[in-house]
Amino acid sequence: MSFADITLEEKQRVLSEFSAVKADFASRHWFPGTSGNLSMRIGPYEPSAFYFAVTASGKDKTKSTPEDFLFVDQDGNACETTSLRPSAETSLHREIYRLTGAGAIFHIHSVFNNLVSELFWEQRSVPIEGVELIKAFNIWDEDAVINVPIVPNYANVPQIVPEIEPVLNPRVPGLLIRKHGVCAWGKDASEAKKHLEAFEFLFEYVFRWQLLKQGK
Ligand SMILES: CSCCC(=O)C(=O)COP(=O)(O)O
Ligand SMILES: [Zn+2]
Repeated sequence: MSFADITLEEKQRVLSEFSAVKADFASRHWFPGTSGNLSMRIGPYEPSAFYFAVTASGKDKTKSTPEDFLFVDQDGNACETTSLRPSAETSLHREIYRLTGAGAIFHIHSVFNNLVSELFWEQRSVPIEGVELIKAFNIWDEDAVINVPIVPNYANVPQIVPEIEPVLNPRVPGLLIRKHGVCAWGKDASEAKKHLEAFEFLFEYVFRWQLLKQGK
């Protein structure tokens, strides 16, 4: 399917859902200092041809304007004529779509996601053990343990891309970038949002539990 085959109604539906998610995250203070980027796929997924709406680069994501998003293709090229630049981290979104076929990917920076990415950097993943909210990832085992992968952060974002595939865990819909932030995804925007909320809860839990264990 080409981008031109996607109906105007569908594009408007995606943009309206996208704006609502962005406003919701802004109300939680999840975009400090213009950080963070969001994307939502539109139309069917084919590895060689897929499309997604992505936040424009460098904008204040707490503001709602007609220039917040643009549509790009699987190579990160704009699907329509626009002066907007896609997020500087679009290559991460492209790679995660390619590897998972997800429907939406949300990336935010928070103090707790940065802290745990550094605390567990040497082991390259954050272990989360037996916490009820692991069920948000549709993992129902008694005392489930998951490991959230951590990839290195590079100023040259495309250099991060090859780090993703080797560490991706099909049970865990997210990854951390060291001292940078988290990417969480799902089959659609509401599932990706649920996963992001769960990761943020669990990262705070893990960090606080480490301090408690050390008597701090
Ligand atoms: C201002 S934070 C540095 C860039 C970044 O990590 C980020 O999430 C926002 O980049 P974008 O190009 O998507 O605005
Ligand atoms: Zn970022």
